[in-house]
Amino acid sequence: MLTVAIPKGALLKETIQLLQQVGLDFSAFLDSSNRQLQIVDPTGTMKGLLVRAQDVPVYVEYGQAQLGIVGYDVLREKKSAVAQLANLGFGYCRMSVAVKQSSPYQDVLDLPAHCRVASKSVNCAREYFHGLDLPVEIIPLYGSVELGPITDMSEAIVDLVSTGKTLKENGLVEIKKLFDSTAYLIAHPLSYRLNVEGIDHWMTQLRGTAMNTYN
Ligand SMILES: Nc1ncnc2c1ncn2[C@@H]1O[C@H](COP(=O)(O)OP(=O)(O)OP(=O)(O)O)[C@@H](O)[C@H]1O
Ligand SMILES: O=P(O)(O)OC[C@H]1O[C@H](OP(=O)(O)OP(=O)(O)O)[C@H](O)[C@@H]1O
Repeated sequence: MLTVAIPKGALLKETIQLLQQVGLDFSAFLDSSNRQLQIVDPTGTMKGLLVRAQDVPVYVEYGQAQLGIVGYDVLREKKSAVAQLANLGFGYCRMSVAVKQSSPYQDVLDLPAHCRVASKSVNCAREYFHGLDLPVEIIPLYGSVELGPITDMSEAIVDLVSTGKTLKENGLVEIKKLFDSTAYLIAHPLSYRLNVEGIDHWMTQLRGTAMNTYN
């Protein structure tokens, strides 16, 4: 039986809806009183694992799940050895550099060398500033990244922006977009190449349904 890694958090609801549209019902994962992390859909077709978003590519790379749904930002950050089968189109956000509205930095090139940048996505942040040949100190955080500049711990942040509400309500402004992100369907490369248990069929179904729904 094929296994799909399903991300908790921001992408959960739309992931469950997409799977439901192709006949796979994992809606029990939406019930907060349910603590089961692994369920088989009622038709006995596929197993679902409920994992943290950053862990989706890990389960897929190690082959515990042959399929997974995850944000492109996570794929950029983790560089896991997984096959990117399709851009599913939902879960839009962007990875951006932001600073305090009141700061003198209107552009990333205004940031001083050796300044501090707080981020949950340390590899994306490091890569970007390295590309500019601007030496910065990356401060790794697990959340509430906007507090970096607010508390003067850092001059800037690299973080996901979706509606922009969090930046606005915390007096920060975006000065550079690094890349856009949406949810991707990923697969274990060898399983995909060998079309194990008809992975290709599910790829076609999921990609087609996502295209009709989100494009
Ligand atoms: N507004 C948003 N903010 C953050 N992530 C978003 C947003 N919209 C879509 N996403 C997608 O959802 C994923 C984050 O999901 P989640 O809500 O679980 O966040 P997280 O805080 O990074 O997770 P965790 O709680 O495991 O640390 C991102 O990788 C991104 O692809
Ligand atoms: O532009 P917006 O729509 O306001 O969304 C962006 C916010 O959402 C994410 O945080 P999340 O909710 O995952 O919480 P976190 O601070 O714990 O990472 C992200 O890190 C921003 O803080």
